[in-house]
Order: sequence, then C-alpha cells, then structure tokens
Amino acid sequence: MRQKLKQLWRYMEGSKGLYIGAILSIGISTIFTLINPLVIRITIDSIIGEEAIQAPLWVQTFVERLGGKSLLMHNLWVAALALVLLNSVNGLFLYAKGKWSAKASEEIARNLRERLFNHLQHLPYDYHVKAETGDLIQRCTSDVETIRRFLAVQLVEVGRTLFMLDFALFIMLSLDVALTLVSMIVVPIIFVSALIFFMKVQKAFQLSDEAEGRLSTVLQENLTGIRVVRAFGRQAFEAEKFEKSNTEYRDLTYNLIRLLAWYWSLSDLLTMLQIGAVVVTGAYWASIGRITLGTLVVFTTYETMLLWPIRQMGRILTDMGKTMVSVGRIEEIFQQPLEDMQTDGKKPKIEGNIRFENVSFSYGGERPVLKNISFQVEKGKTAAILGATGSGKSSLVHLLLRLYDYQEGSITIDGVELREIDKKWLRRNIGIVLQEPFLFSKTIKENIGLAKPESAEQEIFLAARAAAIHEGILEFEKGYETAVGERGVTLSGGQKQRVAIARSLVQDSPVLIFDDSLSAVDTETEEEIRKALRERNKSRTTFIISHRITTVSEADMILVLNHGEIIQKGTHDTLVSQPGLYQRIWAIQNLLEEELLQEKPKGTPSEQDIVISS
Ligand SMILES: Nc1ncnc2c1ncn2[C@@H]1O[C@H](COP(=O)(O)OP(=O)(O)OP(=O)(O)O)[C@@H](O)[C@H]1O
Repeated sequence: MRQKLKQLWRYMEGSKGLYIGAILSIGISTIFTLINPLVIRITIDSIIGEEAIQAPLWVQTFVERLGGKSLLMHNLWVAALALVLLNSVNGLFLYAKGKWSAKASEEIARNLRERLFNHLQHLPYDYHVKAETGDLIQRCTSDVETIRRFLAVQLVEVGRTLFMLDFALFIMLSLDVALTLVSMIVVPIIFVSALIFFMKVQKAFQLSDEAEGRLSTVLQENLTGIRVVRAFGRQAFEAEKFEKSNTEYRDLTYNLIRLLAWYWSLSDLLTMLQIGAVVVTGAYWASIGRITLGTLVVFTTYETMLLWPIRQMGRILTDMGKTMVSVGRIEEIFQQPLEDMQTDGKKPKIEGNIRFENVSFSYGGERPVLKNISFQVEKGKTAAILGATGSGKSSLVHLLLRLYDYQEGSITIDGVELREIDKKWLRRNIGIVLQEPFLFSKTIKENIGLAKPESAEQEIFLAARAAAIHEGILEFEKGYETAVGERGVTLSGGQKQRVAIARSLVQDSPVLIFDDSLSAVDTETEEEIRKALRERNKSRTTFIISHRITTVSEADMILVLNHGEIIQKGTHDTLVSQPGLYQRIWAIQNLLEEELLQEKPKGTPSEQDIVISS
C-alpha cells in the first residue's frame, strides 16, 4: 500500500503545485462556509437580540464603524449583503478548486496514458504476442480513469472533510464544549459504520464490476466474430449467452444497489439521531438560557454540514483500495523491461548475404523449436521455406529480424553477427510481409507508403502494379484515396495481402520476407506477382514461406523444415527427383492441380491451397 501511494505521488509529478492550490482553495472555501452560520448568529443574538457581539475585535470595530447595532437592526439587509458577499467569495474559491483539481488530474491522466502508450510501443515482440489486447486497453483507459477520478474528486473531498472537521470543531469548542460533545456522540459510530459497510460491500462492487467486464467481453467477442456467428447460424446460442451475462450483471448490480439503499437509510437514521440530539439538547439549553439561540443555529447548521462528508468518507476510503489496485495494474506494465534495441550496435551496409550456422532456438527455454539450422543465401537470391504448420518457418524468419534471440549458433548478414547490429537498423533493412497483414484505418495510398511517407505517387503505383493490385485499386470509386480498415471499404483477404506486399516493396529494403503472404491469392495472380517480383528483386535477397509447391518452386534454394530441422535442401528440380517429403507433397499437389484443371472450364483460376502435414 505504501509503495503504491508513493507511485501515486510520483504520478502527480509536475501537477503538485496545482493540487496544493486546489487544497488551499478548498480550505479557504471551508472557512467561508463555516463563517456563514456565525454571521447569522451575530444577527440573531446581537443585532436582533440583546447579547453583546462575541466576535474578534476587528468585527466589533467594523460593526461600530457601520453605525453600531441599532443602525444595523433597522438595516438588516446589511447582514444579508454580508452573507451574499461571503458566499460569492466562497464560490470563487470553489471554482478555483474545481478548475485546478480538474486541470491537475486531467494532466496526470494524460501523462499516464502517454507514458503507458510509449512504454507499450517499446516492449518486446513476445510481450505483445502473449498479452491480451482487451486487458491492455482496459489498463490504459479504465484504470487511468479510476486514478483520475480519485485525484480529481475524492482526494480533494478528503481534504475538505479534514478541514471542515478541524475548523468546525475549533469553532464549536470555543462556543460551547458541552454541546460540542453532544454533537459528536453519534459521529464515531457513523464513521466506523460507514467504513465497515464499504469494506464489506467492496466484494459486491467488485462482483458487479467483474460482471460488467464479462458482459462487455461477450459483446466484443460477438461483434468481432459476427460473421462466424452468422455463417454458422449461431445467433440463438449467442443471444442466450448474452442474456445470461446480461441477467447476471443486472442481478449483481441490483444486489449492490439494495445493500447501498439499506446503508443510506440506516445511516440517515443515525444522522437524524445525531441532529435530534443536538436540537433537543440545544433547544432545552437555549430555553433555560444556558446557550443563545444563535449558538443553537450554528450547532445545528454545522452538524448537517459535517455529517454528509463523514458518511461519504467510508466510500472514499474504500474507493482508495480500488485506486491502489489500478495503480498496481498500471505499474505491472511499467515494470516490464523495454526491448533492448542495441542502439550502440553496428550499422553495416546491408547487401543481403545471409548465413545460418548450427542455429538452435526455443521460446523461453522450453522444447527446441529450431534445431541445428545451417544454410546460406547469397545477395539477390531467393530462398524458400516449406514445411508443415508448426515446423518453425515463422520462427526462423523472426530470428532474422531479431524479434527473438537465438540461443545457439550464429547468424550473420554480410559477415556481421546479427547480435552486434543495431536492431532498428536491421529491421529497416529487412522488410516483412506478415502472414495476416494488418492495414491501418487510412487510405490505400497511405497504407502502401507507410514505411516511406515521403514516397512519390509513381513509386506507390509501381509497387502496387508489382503486387498485382493497381488495377483493382483503380476500380474503387476513390482509387488510391479509398479508406480501408474499420470505417472504410472491406478488402478481401487476397487484396489485403497484395496491399501489404506493395507496402513492403515501397520500403525498398535489401532483404524481403514473405511469410505465407500469398496464401489468399489465386495461383494465376500469384504467378503474375512472382513474375513482377523477379523483375524488381534482382538485387534483393528474398525469403518466401509457403505451403504451396508452385510458390516455392522457382526459388534458388528450397529448405524443407520438419519439426524444427532442415530435412531437405536444394532446388525444385533436385528435390522432386529425390524421394522424400518434398516429392510427396509435389505429387499430391500436382495431382490435385491436374484434376482441377480437368474439371474447370479453361481460364478459371485454380485456387487449391493444400495444407501439408508431415
Ligand atoms: N511466441 C511463442 N511462444 C512460444 N511458442 C511459440 C511462439 N510462437 C510459436 N511458437 C511455437 O513454435 C512452434 C513453431 O511455430 P512457427 O510459427 O514458427 O511455425 P510455422 O511453421 O510458421 O507454422 P505456420 O505454417 O502454421 O505458420 C510451434 O509449435 C508454436 O506453437
């Protein structure tokens, strides 16, 4: 808890001045609030009544200057004006408090979100592969909001209650010690019962929050997968699932509200008992002349002012627990070590001669995913990797980008060990088209020019032509200015892959990796793309990962991976003539291709995509 409070204090860095201003303003405003009943007391007891003015000397002098008690008696509007003035000044301080605390808390929340975002941007690839996006979003939004709310409203409220208690007690004690004690009889019970109650209902708050989280997960999952739901006719099942979560949320929230209703009505009773005690005792003592009528008014007014924040204090203190949980969840992200980008590493001119020597790799020291991988690709050549799903193809190219570090062996690029190269430099020189391309909610042109926003239109068109998507883009009403992504047009899987290929071509890196990135494109279009790439990529080292023999067949070297090991290596011609996995896959895919060609009218693209298994 102390640690988290310290962290909260650190979040306030840069906004502490505003906070101090807000707390001081609430302190001054509290003094003005408490002076109000004192003005009424003087009016009742000394101006309308006969009592001598019991107030600091300067107040008495001021009254004399105004013309004394008798003049004020005939001009009661002066007292009313004093109240109006007091409340106006009070209003100004309240405004300052609201403004400064809001400004400070909004600034803290903004800084926190920005720091979180930047931190997340620089965490290792593996962290993002494993992290739940929904959970991260919640930490960057809801958790920050919980902290903001606590700082904006509740922290200042704690300050106000403490000021109120101190000042009010001081004034009450100076007016009448016995009545002050009567005024405080039930207060500890109210405070402790509020604290106990809110600690007890913490669980109910948590259950209701969790049910809300589950409800939004069901909703989010349903909306994300709505096409699958429709295609499989699962609407009724989904509706039932939603209804279950919806009802559960209602029941738990209803339970919470029921508990709160009980609490507020019981604590209303305690509050009324406390006020009753003051009114009855005070009225009796006023009737026997022990206290003045004005003092009775002051005590009853203070009592109502004091009891509300004391009842709320229990809620605020338990909400502090919630805030500490949010601080903890945010700190979990900050404690994740950033990826070491090796900025002091070498920045050699990269041409694309790549060599793997006895490379072995496992994720987190578990079973090896790649074993003794050795091969060499010369600058400008194409290497293809073929293998069953899970055989380690993507892992192999991830090592090349240093998204993960290999544990054994050596990988060099143009003779320089990969571990010695600045990571940013390396990634800038190795382009990759991912298996599931992601397009941003921007125009097609912006998506293609992402790696080089300054690229000329002609460059983008050429890249799109090579990726066989140029004509397709022109068919859209807005051409290259068509927006894609959630609020734009929906591209097919193959179209997305081709836009991603064009994007990687614009990057113009000496090494290019296609991680199964032609899988959603029909074979004829694929042939067209491969032809264009051959033309463009003469000096570029290219890696192609695929399940299709047609995709890999033209490569200068084909690596056949099985359970993380290279079991065959060579060109298409040598591999089809050797008995082995490659030959078997080739035979199966060839047979299917022929069957399809016989069944289809001429000119129809064949779209077989055989998933191989070892
Ligand atoms: N981040 C990771 N952490 C732990 N294990 C992983 C991780 N990524 C992949 N693996 C495991 O490593 C093995 C190889 O995965 P990889 O993605 O390299 O295979 P692949 O040949 O590219 O498969 P596919 O053709 O399906 O893409 C698999 O068993 C997979 O479960």
